[in-house]
Amino acid sequence: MDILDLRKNIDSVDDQILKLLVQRMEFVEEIGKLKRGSNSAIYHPDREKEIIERLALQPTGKLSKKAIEAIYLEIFGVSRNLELPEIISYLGPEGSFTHQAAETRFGAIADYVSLPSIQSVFESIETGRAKYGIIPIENNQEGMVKETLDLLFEKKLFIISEIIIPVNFSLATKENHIGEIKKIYSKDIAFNQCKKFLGDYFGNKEESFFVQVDSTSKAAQLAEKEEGSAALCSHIAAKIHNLPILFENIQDSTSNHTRFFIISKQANLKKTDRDKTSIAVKLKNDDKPGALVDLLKEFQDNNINLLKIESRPIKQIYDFKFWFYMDLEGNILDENIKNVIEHKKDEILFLGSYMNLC
Ligand SMILES: C=C(O[C@@H]1C=C(C(=O)O)C=C[C@H]1O)C(=O)O
Repeated sequence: MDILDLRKNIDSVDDQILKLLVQRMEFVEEIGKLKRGSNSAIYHPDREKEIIERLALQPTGKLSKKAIEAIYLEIFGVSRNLELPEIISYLGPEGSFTHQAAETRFGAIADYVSLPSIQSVFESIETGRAKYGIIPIENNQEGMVKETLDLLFEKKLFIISEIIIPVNFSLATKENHIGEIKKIYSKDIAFNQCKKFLGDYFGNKEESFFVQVDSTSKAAQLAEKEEGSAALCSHIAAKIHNLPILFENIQDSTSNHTRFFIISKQANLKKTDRDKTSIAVKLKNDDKPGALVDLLKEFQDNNINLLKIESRPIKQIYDFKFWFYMDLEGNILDENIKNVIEHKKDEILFLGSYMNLC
């Protein structure tokens, strides 16, 4: 078969795919009507995961699970947009890793709004200006993001899902050869995380060769405009600013991952077989010995596995009181977790149950 015949075959398959997609969207539209009628959430991450898992079990030929996921992610994005176009806010700027995390879940078609601070993302959800907000919660090298923890305690919003993405940097430039690069723009943290690559390829350069800017996205924007320059940035920043990637994954550590939360006004009340529940705990008798032990004992008695515990000061009062952020294994719909949260409702604030992706 020559290339023209092969393309004819592709055209015929595409016609069938499109017909099936139209059919799929008709069902989606019906679901959208039912959801709007009952005022329930459009986005069901658990259902989307279930679809991917189910499809990946079928004979998929050359398609890896990752490839299926990438294709379906866009289909889900289009579906949700059809059910009800919803605004997604994220910690910007455009091209940030939070933006990249948002796109890995909501696809390219969603209506995004980039906001300048974690607090403004929380506020956009509180006021209803956005339906879902994406904020970073933890990096496996740097630890937890304190501002996110404090706002989870302060604002009464829910975590409906987590997203974990590797922090990968690219060297992006319009130049075809490394020798043509006269300047690299990036942010301090990115320069620090790519020391080995920069040492190997640009070790002999003057300090002025490396130019610090406020964000890696800004770096990509500048490098796109200026001949002979490059940016160390995320691949989404390179994509947004139409900057070709010369080298990918140039960071020193391949184990650098960031965890993000999707927050919303409505809690996710669905169960899967590997869930996590986040809570905020403010102990009542914290002036007496054993207050925390009492709570942990209650977890033990109910066979609840504690996955994470982090303490934070309560900023509204002056006496150095603190609260705990905790991740528990299981779902609020599980009897044991429900019982403890119910029993300790004066001390525990439920933050959300969602699928454990760690
Ligand atoms: C169609 C639905 O709504 C959304 C879109 C989905 C899809 O395209 O399959 C799946 C889950 C939801 O996020 C649904 O809830 O089933």
